[in-house]
Amino acid sequence: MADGSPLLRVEHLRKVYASGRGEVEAIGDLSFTMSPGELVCIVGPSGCGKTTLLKCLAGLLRPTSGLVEMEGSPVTGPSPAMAVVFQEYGRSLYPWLTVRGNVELPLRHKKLSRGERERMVADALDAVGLRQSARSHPWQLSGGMQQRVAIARAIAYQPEVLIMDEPFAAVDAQTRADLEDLVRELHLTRRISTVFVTHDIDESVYLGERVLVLSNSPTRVQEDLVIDLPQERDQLTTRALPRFTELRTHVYEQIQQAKRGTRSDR
Ligand SMILES: Nc1ncnc2c1ncn2[C@@H]1O[C@H](COP(=O)(O)OP(=O)(O)OP(=O)(O)O)[C@@H](O)[C@H]1O
Repeated sequence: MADGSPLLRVEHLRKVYASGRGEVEAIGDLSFTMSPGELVCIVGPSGCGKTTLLKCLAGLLRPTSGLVEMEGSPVTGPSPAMAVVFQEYGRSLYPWLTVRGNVELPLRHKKLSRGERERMVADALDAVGLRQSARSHPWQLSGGMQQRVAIARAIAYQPEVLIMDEPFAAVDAQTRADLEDLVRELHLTRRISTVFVTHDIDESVYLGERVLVLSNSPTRVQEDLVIDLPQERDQLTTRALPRFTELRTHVYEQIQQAKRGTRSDR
């Protein structure tokens, strides 16, 4: 994708759920593009349709209308080009497999020699700092370590896009800060294209190169904000920058407006 064309294109996406109580229009008319190597955070009011959007991106849910395109091809079903990390690490790891077994599992669907598979698993475990825990089972690890296993599994697979759905919502604040730094480090060292959904405004500004603020349901992109903070980020110095405060205040105001169903331009 060296020609500047987007990696991911979402155009006029609309999703209406049909339920017993009638129709729920979760996504109204949503468009954005993402370039290779970007880290895009998505925030919005509770229940605005973030998970619905991620499921449409990953091909897990069929849109009512509109288009999701990966490298120029429509996404019509679960895409092998994408890996998803969910909030519930406990439910996404197999307790009867070791850490190594969990990370290796999706690679079994790729045509790789055993040696290549082992190298990729070891590399991914190194990247998340878990080489020493390869033989443990997930239930022997802390919540933060289990989420690292889920991240290792996703990056070992070498997806075109890594999708993360509120991945750190269930861990304590210190672990969360460590995991945020892990995502930044993986982004800088491996240029993994990442879509990261979060409820946490500060997290979206700290992690993202762009923040998409979604409107209330039926959702659309209320604002596509460039995060012009230095690429090298640090929990203390970055969060203490006046620009960080300006950006998080701006996103906060946008979300308040989204909740009220109004918007103002910057
Ligand atoms: N399977 C479904 N059937 C009917 N309505 C649904 C279904 N899934 C989601 N919805 C509705 O669609 C809207 C968007 O839900 P979604 O879970 O995508 O929002 P969200 O932003 O991820 O929520 P949260 O902030 O709680 O994580 C909500 O009104 C929700 O009730």
